[in-house]
Amino acid sequence: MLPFARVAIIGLGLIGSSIARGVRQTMPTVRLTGHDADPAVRAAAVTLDLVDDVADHPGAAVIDADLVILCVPVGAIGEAAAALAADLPADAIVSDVGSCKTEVARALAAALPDAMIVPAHPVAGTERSGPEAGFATLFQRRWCILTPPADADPAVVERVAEFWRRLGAAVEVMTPEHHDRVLAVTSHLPHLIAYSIVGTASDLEAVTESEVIKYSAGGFRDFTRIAASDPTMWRDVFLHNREAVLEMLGRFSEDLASLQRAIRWGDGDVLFDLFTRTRAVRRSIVEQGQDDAREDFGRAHQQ
Ligand SMILES: NC(=O)C1=CN([C@@H]2O[C@H](COP(=O)(O)OP(=O)(O)OC[C@H]3O[C@@H](n4cnc5c(N)ncnc54)[C@H](O)[C@@H]3O)[C@@H](O)[C@H]2O)C=CC1
Ligand SMILES: O=C(O)C(=O)Cc1ccc(O)cc1
Repeated sequence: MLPFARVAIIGLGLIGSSIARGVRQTMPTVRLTGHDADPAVRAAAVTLDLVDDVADHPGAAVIDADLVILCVPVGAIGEAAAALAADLPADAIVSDVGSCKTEVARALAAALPDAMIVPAHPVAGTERSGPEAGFATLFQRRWCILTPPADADPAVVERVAEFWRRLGAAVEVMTPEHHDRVLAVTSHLPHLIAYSIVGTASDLEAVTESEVIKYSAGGFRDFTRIAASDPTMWRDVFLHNREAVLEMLGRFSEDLASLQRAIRWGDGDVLFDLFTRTRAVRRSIVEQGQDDAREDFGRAHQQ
């Protein structure tokens, strides 16, 4: 049985449009409605035929939905939830896709105190944004982490889990606090490092008259892809997962300082031991099938 019959998507960018495309492919009888605050995105959603009905007002999109998914930057989730509160059906389940969860859960609970809320984070994406960037297979063979409140009805959580499984994801459940610490190190810190190193190289470019870009090797090019990610989205992630990111950044800075010391003192063993350990990490990721082949697959299906 379908977990939901009428799904409303608020925010029709990369993730919202990917959910819409995925629903169309895997749950074609679901009635889809959508809204985006940006009129240009609403117009694109009509042209791309992402949903059955693109509403100019969030309330009109959710009025008879049984699942509402907020796919807006984390800093806008509270405001987006408040804007639809008056029109939300009493039995609708509300979810989101935000990259950090503790503060988002607070914002959702404050805006919708009586709603059944099951926050979600599909750990799948790209550096691109907007409705044209989405694709139906984005969530296939990816994790989707649910962070329901402790008193959530298990049957409601299971319906949201089944929705994500239908989109091809594997579902895990954890607390928002645990989610935010794990993602701070596996996703948020790597983005911060990429933004920082590309910024440093771009500052140096003026000095070296573009040699930094001209001779950039594979590693740097990978950083530029990550550092091309959406500025609004990532500003919000860092502002709303502040504590966990600062903790992981502290640890990272200490580890970086110990590498700096090893280089200064010519301690090759420290460098060799770390690089051997990190090579094993990469090999175990590849063995689990979570390597770049999946990214290439996604890009090939973006057209
Ligand atoms: N980009 C990625 O790789 C991933 C992003 N996420 C999360 O998904 C969410 C959406 O990100 P993307 O789809 O990448 O961003 P996006 O920039 O492609 O789309 C966001 C859309 O939300 C709309 N919007 C902003 N405020 C709004 C409001 N108050 N009401 C209605 N619409 C509003 C914008 O106009 C935009 O079209 C974020 O919370 C992000 O943290 C989660 C997993 C991966
Ligand atoms: O493009 C990449 O490499 C990503 O890391 C995509 C991504 C961005 C944000 C998320 O919350 C989850 C996945």
